[in-house]
Amino acid sequence: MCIEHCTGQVEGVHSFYDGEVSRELGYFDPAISPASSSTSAASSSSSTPAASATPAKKLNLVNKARINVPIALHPPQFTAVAQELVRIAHERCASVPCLDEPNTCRINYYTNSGKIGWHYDRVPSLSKEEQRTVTDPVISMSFGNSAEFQYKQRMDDPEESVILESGDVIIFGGPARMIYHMVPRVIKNTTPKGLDLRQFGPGRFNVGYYYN
Ligand SMILES: O=C(O)CCC(=O)C(=O)O
Ligand SMILES: [Fe+2]
Repeated sequence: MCIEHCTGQVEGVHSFYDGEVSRELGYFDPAISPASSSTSAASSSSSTPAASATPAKKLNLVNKARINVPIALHPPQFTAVAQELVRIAHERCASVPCLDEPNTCRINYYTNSGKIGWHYDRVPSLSKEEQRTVTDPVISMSFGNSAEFQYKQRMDDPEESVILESGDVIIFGGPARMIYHMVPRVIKNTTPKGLDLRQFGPGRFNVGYYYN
């Protein structure tokens, strides 16, 4: 089942992974390329012998991948953790609404040269005016190499910057829900020892949960 072959829903992002989600495990599986999928469009390169022996990762901007994972295919333990994190965020900052489990998950994979430009996380079903009224939090988890995350409330504000390390979670809700943010760089060789992401190649995963 191919989840996404399209251009960005988020301003400044036009990089998508032509990948699939495994129904069994519910995770992002770069080992399954469209060329090996029975549901993908016929590919003129499918006769290449190497393609079937070693399915290639396909990152359409070379250095970044993105997939929206139907929440039903997503490990429930993760969504439960996201809900618990929202509860903690609400305790510390009452303007972040305390909600049930999020209903949308997006995974980004960045190679070491991957990045994402300034944008805010729109709710696809809402108009431009309505976006500004949203307060439901975004829960954003980082795994693998560290990355710089920059953010600001308004486009003409000076940016703030934080280094997100593997295992860090950033939650923005309430009045911060529509902050502008970007990831200008991944910091290579910073994946913690013992976290084996070699099957994906060196880089960083970002798992984002939304109430959309
Ligand atoms: O990778 C990150 O930390 C942020 C990703 C992001 O902003 C997005 O997917 O909209
Ligand atoms: Fe974002």
